[in-house]
Amino acid sequence: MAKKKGKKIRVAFKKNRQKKVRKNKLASHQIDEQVDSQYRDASERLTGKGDLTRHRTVMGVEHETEDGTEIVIDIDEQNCIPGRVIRSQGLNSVVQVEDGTRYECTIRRLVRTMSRDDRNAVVAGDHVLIRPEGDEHQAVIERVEPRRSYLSRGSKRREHILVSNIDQAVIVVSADDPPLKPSLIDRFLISSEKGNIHSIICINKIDLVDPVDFQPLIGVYAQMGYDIVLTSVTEGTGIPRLRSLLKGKQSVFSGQSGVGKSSLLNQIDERLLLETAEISQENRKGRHTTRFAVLLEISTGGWVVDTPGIRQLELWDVIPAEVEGFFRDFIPFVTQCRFPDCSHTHETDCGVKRAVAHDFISRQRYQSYLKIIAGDEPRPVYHQ
Ligand SMILES: Nc1nc2c(ncn2[C@@H]2O[C@H](COP(=O)(O)OP(=O)(O)OP(=O)(O)O)[C@@H](O)[C@H]2O)c(=O)[nH]1
Ligand SMILES: [Zn+2]
Repeated sequence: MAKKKGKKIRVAFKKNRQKKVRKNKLASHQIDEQVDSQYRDASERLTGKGDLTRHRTVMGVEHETEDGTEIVIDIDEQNCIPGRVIRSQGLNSVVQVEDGTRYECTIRRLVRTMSRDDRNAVVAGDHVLIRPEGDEHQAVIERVEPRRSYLSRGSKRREHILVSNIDQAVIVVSADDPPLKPSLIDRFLISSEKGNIHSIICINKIDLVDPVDFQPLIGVYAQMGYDIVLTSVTEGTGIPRLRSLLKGKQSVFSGQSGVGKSSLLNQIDERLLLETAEISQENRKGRHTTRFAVLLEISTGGWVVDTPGIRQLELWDVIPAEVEGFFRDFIPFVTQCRFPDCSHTHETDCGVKRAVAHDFISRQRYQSYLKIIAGDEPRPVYHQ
């Protein structure tokens, strides 16, 4: 593994780091402090302006990300193993390393302190370096590698990251029973466009219809660059293609209740369904009140993310004016609208409406757009 030594970086620490430690927490706190002290530079000092301006020097490498700069802390890599967070709840996470061993992990204090928000310090999907401790597969997460992508809910200020390093979203709809609603596909697509995640549209239960009827719809989405696969669990159609699209990737499955997600997962890998059932059982028992993401490994390679909370991707924080930006087929035409703030509804001289009239944008997509900005598109039903 290439080792790039970092430089000294001054970082501002959060106020809560200064919190008084209650007596009964002292022991763990002291251990944390001892661990951290190895990495602390002698120049650490209070600035004199109180808690909020406390700075500390750490050794690390700065990475530019969309949200600013992220610091990857230098650690003693020789005693660490790389792994993947397969689930994370509060301060406890389960990490799987390359040979398949799973470790129950706590998070090093410095990792928590450096995160913008404690809740998002470690999330399912994170690539981490862990340092085993004790003999019962216990370890400490020493470092979280920069996240390539993530799915979150909530607004910027109280964002809750559900899962990170997603490669693709598999949007499952059924050809019939329940009948296919194209605007629901479009709604799901907005979520993945927003998260910068590639989308695969899976039309299941194709055995119930004449596939020829779906050709125009397939054309619309394929032309926009989405992968589209027609499947039938009962007849086995399309399953090998779906399996190959998932191979080596980390995929999130989303779709309405009853479209056949569980049946598809079972076709892909029997183990997946068993694990999924276990998780929903735990949820039902109320053992886990919060919805959290779990990564399930596919035996042929790759991961599927399952959580009731992400099964039905909601349009968490998309405002109507943003919607056009997530309709990739509209983008070439919005610049041709006379009004820069054109909503492409009632305005005259609208580039989008012109494109619809000339069949450059499909009517079905335009209808979806209108439904979505009006807020009366079908809402995915939450699966509890
Ligand atoms: N005809 C037909 N039926 C299917 C197919 N796939 C699934 N089904 C049936 O559709 C129903 C719902 O399937 P599930 O796999 O439970 O659907 P789901 O999307 O996981 O639903 P939730 O768990 O509620 O989110 C079941 O009765 C399946 O047997 C298919 O390809 N063709
Ligand atoms: Zn317009």
